Amino acid sequence: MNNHPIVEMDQVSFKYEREWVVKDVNLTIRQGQFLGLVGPNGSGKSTLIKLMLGLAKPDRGSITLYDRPIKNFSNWQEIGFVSQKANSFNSGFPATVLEVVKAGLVSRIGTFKFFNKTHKDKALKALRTVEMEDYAHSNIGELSGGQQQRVFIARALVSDPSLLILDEPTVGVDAKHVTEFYDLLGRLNKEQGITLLMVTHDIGTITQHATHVVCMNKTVHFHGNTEEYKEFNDEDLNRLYGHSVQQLTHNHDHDEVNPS
Ligand SMILES: Nc1ncnc2c1ncn2[C@@H]1O[C@H](COP(=O)(O)OP(=O)(O)OP(=O)(O)O)[C@@H](O)[C@H]1O
Repeated sequence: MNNHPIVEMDQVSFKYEREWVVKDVNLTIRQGQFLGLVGPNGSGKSTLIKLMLGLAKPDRGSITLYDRPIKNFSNWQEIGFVSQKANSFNSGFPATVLEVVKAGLVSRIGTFKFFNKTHKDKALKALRTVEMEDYAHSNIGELSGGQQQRVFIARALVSDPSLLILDEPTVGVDAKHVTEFYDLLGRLNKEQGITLLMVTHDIGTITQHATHVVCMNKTVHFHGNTEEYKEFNDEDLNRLYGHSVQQLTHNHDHDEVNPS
């Protein structure tokens, strides 16, 4: 059912220690949307995603996934996740592309069961979707950052999720391949109907591809469609974020947020 709410956050707040890093967030993600989540460094974007994935528990408020309170939600294969810096395997890492993608099925089949032909076919299909099937038997560490990132998307797609969450997936992907990367996301969204939520600092590019934009700085300052967002000028944006827009337009390299 298109447009149906699949993630609903109601007055969600969270703190690691004393300071709130997510505050009173109300956010609904509807089926079929491609949402860009933007905000300055440290504004709580990755934390918001951890909350959505059940990797952190809100101190206040409630989260509903696919019409179920998150504590009763068990259908996690509906949600694919590609984390920051997934694409940082070194050249000696001893796994083939196919093995990395099949690992995305582990939660479905159980850790100590064996992969069978169906699993291999699913993994190859996911690799075909991201146009990486020819690399199935290559070593993951030999691929470029952009190619590795495609493989990680295939790993997230292998369990047929209806929502794919990506945390800064273009970090480490060279500019030349970023456009192709967005084209791939566009196809997943439009042709396969996968709902996308993508954290990024690249406001200029995301507004060309996403259907909706969410700007946050602890709380949500703007949530609307891309056309509405494009009408803001720099001054409006500074007011929205409570920060200089400059901070939002540079790409940065930083440590991965590890789920804790
Ligand atoms: N595990 C943690 N323990 C304590 N504080 C944390 C932890 N993870 C993040 N923080 C703090 O919470 C705040 C929000 O961090 P978060 O990573 O969610 O922001 P972000 O918007 O994703 O930032 P960036 O754009 O730099 O990745 C920051 O001040 C950060 O230092």
